[in-house]
Amino acid sequence: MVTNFNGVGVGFGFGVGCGFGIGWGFGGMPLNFLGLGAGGGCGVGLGLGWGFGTAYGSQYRSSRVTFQGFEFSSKNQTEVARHKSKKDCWLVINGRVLNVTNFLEEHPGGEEVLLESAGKDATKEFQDIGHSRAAQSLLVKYQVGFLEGCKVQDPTGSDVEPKASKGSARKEMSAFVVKDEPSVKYAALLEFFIPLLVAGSYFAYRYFTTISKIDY
Ligand code: HEM
Repeated sequence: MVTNFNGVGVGFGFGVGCGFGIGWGFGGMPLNFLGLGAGGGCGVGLGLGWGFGTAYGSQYRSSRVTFQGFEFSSKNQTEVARHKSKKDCWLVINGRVLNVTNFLEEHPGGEEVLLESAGKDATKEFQDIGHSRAAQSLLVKYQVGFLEGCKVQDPTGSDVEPKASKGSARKEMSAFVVKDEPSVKYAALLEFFIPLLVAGSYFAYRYFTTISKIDY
């Protein structure tokens, strides 16, 4: 998937004296790498220029999403996500697609918590509560399918072949479920700080080279 972006950018390139520079830069919010950056800025003698300006560019991003280590293509990802209302509420727990519409009112934890995760992956929320073994066994009762290419776990936590499930629960489904990967957040943080670091380093370099040129 190619996405276009534009936004504040830091551009580096060749310019003549003090003037306009054009070159590869960082830009866009969230910041993307290697956009074409254009901006007015200071040249340093030799014509090497930098500047803050607007960066425009296109970036290829993988359109695949990851769920528990499994990747799904962007096609038909919304099968589970379509069922997110009180009258039709599905969610995913440990790779199982559950239709909990009839369980909403019975849920001891209230229907609100289920509705908040409707159409999404609720594995983390389910585990955080520390549900009893009985609650985990109930998952099978509400299972209407499993996620494409995903192994599901039995209530003891061991992997089982989903195809061994009975009836409609054998249906393989796609879902738009993006796992909260800490590495993704880390990368986004890096994307944000790298341009700042580069700009900071340049200022520091300029500062120290100017100081060293002052004749005491
Ligand atoms: C988004 C997912 C879920 C959340 C956030 C959630 C939250 C909760 C909360 C807050 C309680 C009350 C705990 C207490 O009384 O101390 C609870 C209890 C319970 N939930 Fe859920 N729940 C979720 C999904 C499910 C599902 C899918 C099932 C079964 C199909 C289920 C079955 C139960 C049962 C049986 C209890 C009674 C306590 C127990 O046996 O652990 N829950 N849940």
